[in-house]
Amino acid sequence: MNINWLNKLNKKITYLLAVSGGPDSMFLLDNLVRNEFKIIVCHVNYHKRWSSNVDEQIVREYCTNNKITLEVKNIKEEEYNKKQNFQSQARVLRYDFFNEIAQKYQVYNLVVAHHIYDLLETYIIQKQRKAIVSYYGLKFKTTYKSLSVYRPMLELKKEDIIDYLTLYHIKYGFDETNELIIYERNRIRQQQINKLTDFDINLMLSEIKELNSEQELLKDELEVIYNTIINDDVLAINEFKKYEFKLQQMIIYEFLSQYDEELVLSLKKAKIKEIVRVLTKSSKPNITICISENTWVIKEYNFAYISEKNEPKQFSYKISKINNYNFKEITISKTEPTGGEFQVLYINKSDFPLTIRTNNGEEEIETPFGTKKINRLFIDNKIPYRERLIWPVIINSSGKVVAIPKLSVNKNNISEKPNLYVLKYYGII
Ligand SMILES: Nc1ncnc2c1ncn2[C@@H]1O[C@H](COP(=O)(O)OP(=O)(O)OP(=O)(O)O)[C@@H](O)[C@H]1O
Repeated sequence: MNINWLNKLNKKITYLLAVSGGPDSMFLLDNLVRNEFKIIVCHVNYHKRWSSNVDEQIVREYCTNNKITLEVKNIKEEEYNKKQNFQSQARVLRYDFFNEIAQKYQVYNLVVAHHIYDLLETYIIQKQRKAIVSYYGLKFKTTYKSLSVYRPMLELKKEDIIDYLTLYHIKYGFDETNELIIYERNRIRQQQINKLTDFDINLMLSEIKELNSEQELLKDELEVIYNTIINDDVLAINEFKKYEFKLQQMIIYEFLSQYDEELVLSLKKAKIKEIVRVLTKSSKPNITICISENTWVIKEYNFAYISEKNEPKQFSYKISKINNYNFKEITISKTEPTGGEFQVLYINKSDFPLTIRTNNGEEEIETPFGTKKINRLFIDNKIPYRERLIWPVIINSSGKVVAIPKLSVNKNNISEKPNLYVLKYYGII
C-alpha cells in the first residue's frame, strides 16, 4: 500500500477529522493516531439506520481509548426536509457542523476519508449527468465556507483499507444502506467500479488527469481574456467569437457563475453549448434563451446579458388637454420610468385625451414610409430588448399610436433619453 499519503498532511497543525465510524474514516483515524497527528474528531449521528448508534459507539470507544477529543452532532427527525434528497441534506448538515466545530476550536482544516473509488464514482457520475464541471473527479483540497477540506487518501483502494483494518483489528461500522441500489452512487459502485481492473483504473485516471490539465489551461487563458469580453455584465459577441468552442463554453460558464453560482451548477452542458451556438451562429438580432424558470440570457445584436424574467413595470398616464396645442411643438414632461421627456409634434385637438403608456409590442404606427409595426422600428433602430419592454408610446383618443420617443442607442448600447422622435401623422408635414 502507498504509505506516502500521510505526507500530504502536516504534523505541526491540528486537523478536524470527519469520522463516520465506517471503514474508510476509521482507517484515516487510526493512521493519524498511530503517527501522532494532532486531531479533533467530529462525528454526525443521523439516526437514520438501525446501525447509527453502533457507529457512534465505535467512534466513541476509539476516541476514549486513545484520549482524543470527540464532538458529536445528533440530527433530529424534524431537521430533515422529507421532500428533499436525504444524501445532499446530510452533506450540508454534516459540513455545517464541521464548520461550527472549526469556529469553536479555531481549527479550520478538515480531513475526510475519500479514496480512489470515491474519485472514480464521482467522475462516472459527472460523465453520466453531462453536468458542467470545473474539476473532474475529486480534488485533494477544496473549501467549504471557512473550512479547508483535505482528501489525502485519494490514491488508496478499498481493499488496502480493509486489509489494514483487519491486520490491526480495528473495529468499524457497516452501513447497510450502501447495499441499496436505489442510490446512484451505490449502483455505480456495484455495477461499474467493482468490476474495474487495474488497467481500467489507470486508464480512467489518465483520462481524468488529461481533462483536468486541459481545464487548467483553459482557466489560465480565461483569466487573461475575460475582461476584454465581459464588461459591466455585458458580453461583447464580436470579441467572444474570436475564441475556440471550448474556451467559449468556459466563458459562458464563468459569465453565468458570476450571476448565480447555484444556478450554473444545476445546468446541463448542453445548455452552455446552446448559448454558445446562439451567440456565435445565429444571425437573428434579438434572441432570448431560457436558462431557468426566472432567468434569461438575452442576445441583442452584438452583445448579450443575463436578465430576470420579471414582467417589466407597466405604466399609463392620461393627458386630457395641453394648453397650447396650436404650437407646432408641445412638450410633455414626464419622469418615469425612462426619465426622459417627449416632444410631441403635430398632435391635433381631436387626438385628446392622449395616453402615454408602455408599448405592447404589437402596435403599429404610420410613418412617412407607410405603416410600420413598432416592434420592427425597435429592431431597425437596435433598441435593446430590456429597453423595449418599457419604451413608451403616445396613443390618441381613438387608440392609435401617434408618437413614440426617439429611437436611438449610444455607442455603449444604452438607449439615449427618449427625446424628440416624431413620426409623421395626419400628413401635416
Ligand atoms: N456521519 C458522518 N460523520 C462524520 N463524518 C462523516 C460522516 N459521513 C461521512 N463522513 C465523512 O465524509 C467522508 C465521505 O463520506 P461519503 O462518501 O459518505 O460522503 P460524500 O457525500 O460522498 O462525501 P462528501 O460529503 O465529503 O462530499 C467520509 O469518509 C467521512 O470522512
